[in-house]
Amino acid sequence: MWGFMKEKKYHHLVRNYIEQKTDFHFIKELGVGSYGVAYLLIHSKSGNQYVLKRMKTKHLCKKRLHEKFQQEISMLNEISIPNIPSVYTQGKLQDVPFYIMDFVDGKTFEQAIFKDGETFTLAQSLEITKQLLELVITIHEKGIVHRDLRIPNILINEDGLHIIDFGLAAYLNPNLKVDKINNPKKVENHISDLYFVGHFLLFLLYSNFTPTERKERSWQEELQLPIGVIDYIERLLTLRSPFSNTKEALNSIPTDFLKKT
Ligand SMILES: Nc1ncnc2c1ncn2[C@@H]1O[C@H](COP(=O)(O)OP(=O)(O)OP(=O)(O)O)[C@@H](O)[C@H]1O
Repeated sequence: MWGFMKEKKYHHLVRNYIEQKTDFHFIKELGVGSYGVAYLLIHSKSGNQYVLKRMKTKHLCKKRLHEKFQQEISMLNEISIPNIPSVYTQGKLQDVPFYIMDFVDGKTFEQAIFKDGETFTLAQSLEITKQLLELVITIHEKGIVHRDLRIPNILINEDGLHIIDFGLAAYLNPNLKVDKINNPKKVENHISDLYFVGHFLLFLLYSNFTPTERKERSWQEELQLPIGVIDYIERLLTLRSPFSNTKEALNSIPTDFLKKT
């Protein structure tokens, strides 16, 4: 109860701060995550939209989370490419750290699939995965692994794909052995992002799937994919020999099934 009141009070403080002390106007709250809260702002002069992300007040006394929050800002600054939000400014408001970044005006794949009911063919799914891997390669080249490439964190608009939420990202650890991975989701190398890309691809493919029987089967049985595509996804998911790096994953996309443009 006290925590809820504290958050509510802080929410008003942020609103007032934005309206009275910055060049932005407050538009709305975008969402509350486990570590932070995101607000949509508009810059009064340019009319451009931005996102203010701040730490939740209940985490204020956790030193480790302050470091993670600071690391998230540093990583966004280090990546600095058009399809990843740039940090506009950062600060603290009553000891609560926040930063303001570009707003990605696009649709998440979660919205596309589950809200709008969009479907993706095999060719389209592989084409989108190819574009995602190209973006992921750029991030890995900067020494960073995202570790949370889920459908709510990948957006699409007329400029292509965008990745948000570097809250779980880590610096790549070059000393990890590819063949000794226990938890592919958390590992601090390319394996983690490729594992999530494998799941992302399965979400795209399942958008086109209509169950014909009650019994749930494995994705390999349900999706009826060509063997080359099954092999490819199994390698992404580390169910068989994982890719040595992200470029190898990109070059191994089964091109026979890619959309002809
Ligand atoms: N730069 C951005 N552009 C557009 N939308 C954004 C941006 N950053 C965050 N959002 C949106 O704001 C909401 C909250 O994002 P945030 O990253 O704070 O938390 P979360 O992803 O919900 O939770 P968690 O990080 O704990 O998994 C999400 O709906 C996300 O899509």
